[in-house]
Amino acid sequence: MARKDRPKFSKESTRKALRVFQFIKPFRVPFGIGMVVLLFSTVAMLAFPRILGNLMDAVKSSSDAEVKYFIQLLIGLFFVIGFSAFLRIYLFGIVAHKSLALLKTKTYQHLISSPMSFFSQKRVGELSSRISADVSLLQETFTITIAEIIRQIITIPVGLFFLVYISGRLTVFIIALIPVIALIGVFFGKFIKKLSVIAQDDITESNKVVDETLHGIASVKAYANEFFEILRYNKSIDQSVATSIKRAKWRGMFIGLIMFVAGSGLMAIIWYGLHMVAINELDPTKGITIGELLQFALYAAFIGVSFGGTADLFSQLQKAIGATESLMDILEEKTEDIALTKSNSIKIEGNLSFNNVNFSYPSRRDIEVIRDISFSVEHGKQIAFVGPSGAGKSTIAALIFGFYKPNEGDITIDGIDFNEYHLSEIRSQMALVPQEVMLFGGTIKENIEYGKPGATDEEIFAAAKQANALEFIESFPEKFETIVGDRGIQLSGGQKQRVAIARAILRDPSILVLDEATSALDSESERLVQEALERLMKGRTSIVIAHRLSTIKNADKILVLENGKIKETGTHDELIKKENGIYKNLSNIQLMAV
Ligand SMILES: Nc1ncnc2c1ncn2[C@@H]1O[C@H](COP(=O)(O)OP(=O)(O)OP(=O)(O)O)[C@@H](O)[C@H]1O
Repeated sequence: MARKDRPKFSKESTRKALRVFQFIKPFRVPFGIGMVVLLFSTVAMLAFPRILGNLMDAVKSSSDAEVKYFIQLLIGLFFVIGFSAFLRIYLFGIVAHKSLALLKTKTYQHLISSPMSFFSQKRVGELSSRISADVSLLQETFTITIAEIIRQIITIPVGLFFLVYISGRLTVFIIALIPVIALIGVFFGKFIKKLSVIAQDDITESNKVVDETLHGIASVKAYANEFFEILRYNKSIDQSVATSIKRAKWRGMFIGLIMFVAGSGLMAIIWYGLHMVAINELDPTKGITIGELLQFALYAAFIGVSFGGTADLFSQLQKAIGATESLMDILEEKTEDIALTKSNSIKIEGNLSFNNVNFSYPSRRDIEVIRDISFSVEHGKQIAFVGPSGAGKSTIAALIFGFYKPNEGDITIDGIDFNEYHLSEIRSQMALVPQEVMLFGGTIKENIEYGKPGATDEEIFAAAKQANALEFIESFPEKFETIVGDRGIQLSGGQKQRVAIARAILRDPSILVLDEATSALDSESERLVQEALERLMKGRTSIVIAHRLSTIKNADKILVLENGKIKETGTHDELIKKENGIYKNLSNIQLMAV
């Protein structure tokens, strides 16, 4: 979310952020036990000044038995404190890691099930940083911040109670300090809070640069834009450093000032307290003992430290609320209806028709890219779309897959409205051979298997063979197990296409969409790909988005698109005869180019 759009930390945003607790719910038992342990250790900690003070008085009255008793009690107390610290850290660790893992998986599941319209409006870098940076911020909150806040919520009132109990008069000193400290807190807190939000956004911004440029590294290098990107990254890092330093300065001033005010307050208390101790020594019914003064000073210090940490903790909490809110925003987006299992309960024939379809992309509602398009293609037939760049050919492919919904008109498959089908079910009977084949970093086998997860080795072998891919796969020493992509072998354009064709063959779809590659292959490669494609198209409804007219001469129907409208329809032979026709012109241009 851009900085300017970020809402203030309103009740609404906090309420939204609190929804993160739904992820803790499954781990409420260890969370509950952790809380009880936390309460217990806080109370144990609060008992420490009391016992220490009593020890001091026992030393003063030279009572050896009492001294021994209090020392043993203190050792026992620290055992309890130590053990509960272990238990609390361990239990909160379990809760934090497990609940955040759940949050991560849920967010990822949500992201990947989001419709294409969602992705066309978001940057990939920003989305992946949501899952990494925002979630790790929450980790700290769950493991440390929440526990600390609870500890302070107990320490402050219980400590105050002891203060009043020991000496009401000395407590007045402390109470006088509270408004001073609170004022400092409010003043500094506001700046620190604001800077924390900006710092978080800056981190997201610089992560985005890394993500985007590493994803598109080839473009960066091809344009020799390394320095441009380095500058862009440096700029975003500089900005983030500047904000963080500014934040550190304000935090430092705040903490320093509080320490000074609280420390001098404590000194004033001790000075006045010693005066009361002197009175007590003259008349034991008046004033306080030295042990009680020690107790008082320690409780006052406890409360002071708690107050001192409050601003920090709350700014931490604010950051966490910001991060949670962004995550919850993602979880609130509508997802597509994705089924876990691809059931082939229905088998479609593949009769496809568009009826008066109008469409504009959600991000650019005012521009209609598909205008009143109607066509139909019967089972097993081949239809081809041609037209200038930007005419809307790929958009038609996107509509066939249901990536977007038409604004008007309808799309039917076997005479049934597209929306009547379950999205995953209908997509499971379609296949796409895209323009730019994207292979996943894995083996060739895994890449082919992507068309039908769980396919047998025989099926994969047969698909590769039909796709004319067997020969080059077998030429690699590791054959089907050859790693491709990032950390493996890089396949040529024609080889990649054949892997994609094998993937589609394995899927055995009823409807096939071929987005023809724009870059021409050498003639041998071209022949192998074309042959594999013809095999793939046989017996299926095929929609070819053609860039080279030579490949669609045999199509049953060719639709010529221009500006989102169908301008000409017919077979190659019919269209080529049309004087001044768009197809004829395109054909002449391509012939001239050859
Ligand atoms: N995700 C998107 N959001 C907004 N507009 C888009 C999006 N994708 C494409 N467009 C626009 O829709 C129009 C049609 O684009 P489309 O990709 O369908 O054309 P095409 O005929 O396939 O072009 P090419 O032959 O160059 O691939 C173009 O004006 C394009 O700018």
